[in-house]
Amino acid sequence: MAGVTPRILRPEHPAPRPLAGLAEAFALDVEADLDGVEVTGITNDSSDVQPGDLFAALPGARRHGAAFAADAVERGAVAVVTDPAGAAEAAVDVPVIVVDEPRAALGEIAAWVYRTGEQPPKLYGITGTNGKTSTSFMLEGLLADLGFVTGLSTTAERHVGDLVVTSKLTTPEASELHALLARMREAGVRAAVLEVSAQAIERHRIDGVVFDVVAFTNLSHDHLDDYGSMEAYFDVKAELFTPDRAQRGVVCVDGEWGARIAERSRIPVTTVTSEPGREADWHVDIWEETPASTSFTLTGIDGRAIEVQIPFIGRHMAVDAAIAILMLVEDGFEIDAITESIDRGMRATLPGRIERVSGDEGPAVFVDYGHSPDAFAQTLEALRRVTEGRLVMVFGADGDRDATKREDMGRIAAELADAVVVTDFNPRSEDAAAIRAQVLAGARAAAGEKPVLEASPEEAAIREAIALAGEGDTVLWAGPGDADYRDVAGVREPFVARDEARLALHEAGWL
Ligand SMILES: CC(=O)N[C@H]1[C@@H](OP(=O)(O)OP(=O)(O)OC[C@H]2O[C@@H](n3ccc(=O)[nH]c3=O)[C@H](O)[C@@H]2O)O[C@H](CO)[C@@H](O)[C@@H]1O[C@H](C)C(=O)N[C@@H](C)C(=O)N[C@H](CCC(=O)O)C(=O)O
Ligand SMILES: Nc1ncnc2c1ncn2[C@@H]1O[C@H](COP(=O)(O)OP(=O)(O)OP(=O)(O)O)[C@@H](O)[C@H]1O
Repeated sequence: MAGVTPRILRPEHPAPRPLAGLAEAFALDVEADLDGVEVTGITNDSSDVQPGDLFAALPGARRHGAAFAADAVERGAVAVVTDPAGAAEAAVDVPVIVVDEPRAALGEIAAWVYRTGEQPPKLYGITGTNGKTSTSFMLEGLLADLGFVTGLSTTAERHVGDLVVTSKLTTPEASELHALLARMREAGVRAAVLEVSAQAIERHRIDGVVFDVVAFTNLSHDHLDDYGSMEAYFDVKAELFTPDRAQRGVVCVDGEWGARIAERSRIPVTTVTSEPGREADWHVDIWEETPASTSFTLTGIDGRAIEVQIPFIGRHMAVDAAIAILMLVEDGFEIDAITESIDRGMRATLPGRIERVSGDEGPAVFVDYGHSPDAFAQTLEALRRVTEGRLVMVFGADGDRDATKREDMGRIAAELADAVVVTDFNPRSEDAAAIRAQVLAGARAAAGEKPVLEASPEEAAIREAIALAGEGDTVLWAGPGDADYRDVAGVREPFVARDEARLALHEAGWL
């Protein structure tokens, strides 16, 4: 794929393991001769193969990985693990290990290859429709401040101590995840925060990992192309709250789904809410919102209280921060130590999450990663509370992803902003104009007298939005967040919304 290719992090000094030991450890009935074969890594992606790897040829929606087995061997794979169909297809002269469901076995095998079960770091996992990345960054910031060498895996970035790379998937495939954990061990990482998507739980990407603490942020309309219904989507998320996956949990019970997660959970959980009058173990009471910060008190039903100021805007960000704090409380950290860390000022920066890109003059311009109706609502409501003038929103809906949310995204934007500019956002294989038409239908039905504009490409849209705004107004560009590419017709071309917005502000004389 042209354009931006994220780097995969692996251990720099992997210790070889005899493959015969794998067969023994998993009681595999292997026909091939494994004597003398040693593996140093594992991957399910032929383009990522390193010499000494075990190549996992997985059946996929589009093709069977076995079609790439010969390529993997050419790149240095010393053996292949696959299913019976893959074994029949893979024409290779290295040992082939056959298992019924290689994807379901990948996590445990990768944990064996990289020995990630031995002395793992503290592991924190965060799931939910929105807020996973934000909560993960805030938790990592707190852990770093508490003296830990930290690791992080999110949609935006992966961190191993000070090393930062961009991400491909939100939660990596199991082979990549265990390679990352092994790299973290080499770097002395003692606490790692991992964002856990529903796709990751369902597709065995977090197999072989048991979290110390997991958290649930919220559930709202998204990914119905994958799950068909909110109930099915919920069922997948709930699986994280079981003893095979985690020891303890923190659940935000704002909205209807959190209470159901807490009820269904098979591990001990603590609950938190920002809704007055709702029952929970902890309450978030916001007492100040400014264009640069949000202040709140986090109060437990046992009387414990923590005063918090975060350098981010909005109730949703306060909730994310509260979840991060409570994950530490659940893990046994002293409230005093956490409070001292918060008082020193939260170290986290959130790439592309309600990130201000404008200067002191002219409209305040923010880029945001929101790409679902609820994310739009939360961010628009937060910005409304700190905006004196008008609120202009520019956004699009992504292609090859849940099309049923598009009209709703248009409707929410038109209801909560004063003017909207509908544009493109990663159309992928779809026709960008057809996606815009669906979004516009929702926006126009709800807009009344408010302006609803259409502009393509994004460069034109942000300029239209800035032209509509002046001193005291706010422009929100939702969708791209911190992404460094846009996907048009399956090709990732370099594109950074933050840079484009700054250029547009400069051209308009504001920067
Ligand atoms: C629906 C889904 O999750 N699909 C993932 C899945 O695809 P698939 O099983 O259909 O695989 P495939 O493309 O048919 O390929 C079959 C096998 O051949 C291998 N292959 C393929 C090509 C090649 O050159 N060499 C090679 O070895 C592939 O690595 C794969 O193992 O396995 C692929 C290989 O790892 C992933 O790239 C792909 O993610 C796609 C790109 C994707 O967009 N996933 C999204 C929906 C996703 O997972 N999103 C969540 C976040 C959602 C959120 O909260 O916003 C995430 O965690 O990222
Ligand atoms: N607690 C929250 N509730 C609702 N919306 C939120 C919350 N936190 C963040 N958001 C919105 O969702 C957007 C995405 O936030 P973030 O990247 O933290 O979520 P995510 O769950 O990691 O998303 P993704 O899975 O798509 O990577 C933000 O830019 C913001 O608009």
